[in-house]
Amino acid sequence: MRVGLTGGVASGKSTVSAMLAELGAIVIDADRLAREVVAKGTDGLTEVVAAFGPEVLTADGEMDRPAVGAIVFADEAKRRVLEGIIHPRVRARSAEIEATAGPDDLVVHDIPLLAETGGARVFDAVVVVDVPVEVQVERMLRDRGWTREDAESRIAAQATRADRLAIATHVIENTGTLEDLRQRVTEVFEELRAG
Ligand SMILES: CC(C)(COP(=O)(O)OP(=O)(O)OC[C@H]1O[C@@H](n2cnc3c(N)ncnc32)[C@H](O)[C@@H]1O)[C@@H](O)C(=O)NCCC(=O)NCCS
Ligand SMILES: Nc1ncnc2c1ncn2[C@@H]1O[C@H](COP(=O)(O)OP(=O)(O)OP(=O)(O)O)[C@@H](O)[C@H]1O
Repeated sequence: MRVGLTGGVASGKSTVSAMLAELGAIVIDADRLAREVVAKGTDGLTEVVAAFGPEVLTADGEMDRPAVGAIVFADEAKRRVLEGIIHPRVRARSAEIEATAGPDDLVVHDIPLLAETGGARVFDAVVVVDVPVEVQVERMLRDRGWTREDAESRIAAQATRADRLAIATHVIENTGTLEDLRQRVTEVFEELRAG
């Protein structure tokens, strides 16, 4: 069983992924892979520097993520360039990791941009973590120290709530407590397990 998991920025995808992993799912996290493929010393990072210049490196030679974020969430063409470097590498790594899963494993791909990239068709089920935009903004301000402008520029770079709901086979509403969330995630896990 291959499951796609998505949701807007700060909707709670990582929290849901961690709960699914505790229940026994194998989770492949696209955000994590997107970091690995531009880690120090990778050809991915070499390409990023070729495209954006050495000013996107920190003194330690890592990608300066806040600096790159400030560039790409203000400029769609530049965001496409960065995605063109990172997404093919993330897809290749995901496939490698998935190949190590057993036939009975429930494999969950946590993909923030699943609705944007049209990739939902390849999954047996698509779980969408859904919250109103105002809750996304509140969580970004509260937990990440971003400004309202930072938060809104990320939301503007993403599909709408309705676009995501349109690809969902299962919806996890995440406006309650973490305990409410755990209960709903367990329910959805059982449904996915039952096929
Ligand atoms: C711009 C970058 C450097 C900012 O890094 P930062 O550490 O601040 O954010 P992080 O990577 O943890 O992403 C947090 C969230 O931002 C949103 N986000 C990230 N990239 C994008 C994008 N290209 N379009 C829309 N939203 C995005 C997602 O909701 C993601 O979960 C980074 O997000 C990046 O490399 N993005 C391009 C790769 C990408 O598309 N990743 C997302 C899925 S693979
Ligand atoms: N039900 C909830 N109640 C309160 N806080 C929550 C709840 N669910 C998630 N959070 C918090 O909201 C923040 C965003 O959640 P999380 O990191 O799981 O989102 P995400 O969708 O993975 O974000 P991103 O798109 O940036 O990767 C975190 O600080 C998390 O602890």
